[in-house]
Amino acid sequence: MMTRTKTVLLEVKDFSMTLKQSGRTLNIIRSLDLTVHKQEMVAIIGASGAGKSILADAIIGLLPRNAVIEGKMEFLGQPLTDKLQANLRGREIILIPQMTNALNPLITVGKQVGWTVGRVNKKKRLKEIFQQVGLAETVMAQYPHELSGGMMQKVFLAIALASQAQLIIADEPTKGLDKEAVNAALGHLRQLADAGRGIVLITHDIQAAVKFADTIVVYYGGKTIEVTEAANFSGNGDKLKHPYTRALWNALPENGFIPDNPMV
Ligand SMILES: Nc1ncnc2c1ncn2[C@@H]1O[C@H](COP(=O)(O)OP(=O)(O)OP(=O)(O)O)[C@@H](O)[C@H]1O
Ligand code: NI
Repeated sequence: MMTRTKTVLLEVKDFSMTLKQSGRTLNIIRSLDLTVHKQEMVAIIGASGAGKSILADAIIGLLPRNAVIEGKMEFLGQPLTDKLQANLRGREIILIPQMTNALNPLITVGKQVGWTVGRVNKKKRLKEIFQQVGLAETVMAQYPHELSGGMMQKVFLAIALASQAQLIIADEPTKGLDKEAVNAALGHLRQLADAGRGIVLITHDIQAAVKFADTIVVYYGGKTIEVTEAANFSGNGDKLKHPYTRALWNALPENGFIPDNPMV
């Protein structure tokens, strides 16, 4: 269980974002909160379009240019200004992005992962990391377009493992992976958390979130609707406060959900 005395790495409070588009203002995110301590894995769940990826982009400072943001966003107690974000991005804060076209297409995978590995024992470390994430050594010499989506996700996991980042944000890092690979990938992130990092796991896989995370944050329509300990996702969900969270939990087939007969 999380003790509340641990250092707060990231604090987002009442974050909102609007987009100015051809004279109109679109409210995309209304009020999102996210607190991550050292040694903590926080899973963000919530329907498609809830604002999960936008928040991830906002934390590393890569929002569209027409975005207007408000609210508190701090890293180790310091406001995340553009300048601070530019300094931290790729160093202290790493994003495993949802869209996997974020690698340089002209540079081999090994070289790109290598940038995050320190200079000491570089070759050996690279080999270890590729082995850890389940990528063949030959992949090092390949270019991003030669990789499948699942392999690409493993490359990003490798970058996270290679980095010294204090905060790792993984946006659906296990989508499309088989169960074994999901457990392996999240097991690695869990180990990083246990070693003192902060991990944000954005996922649609509620069971994996409950299994690996300490804390679960639920977003809906650009708002935070619940922040709760992962352990509260149990039984019939009566420890969960919000009806939407309970519905998400009880909708899992394992929890007795029987879909309507689509033939009727
Ligand atoms: N460039 C953009 N212009 C207009 N609307 C956008 C833009 N980018 C995102 N949105 C809107 O912002 C909202 C949040 O999107 P976001 O990608 O953060 O959702 P998400 O929770 O990550 O969903 P998913 O689970 O499908 O990845 C959505 O309603 C989306 O349509
Ligand atoms: Ni997303």
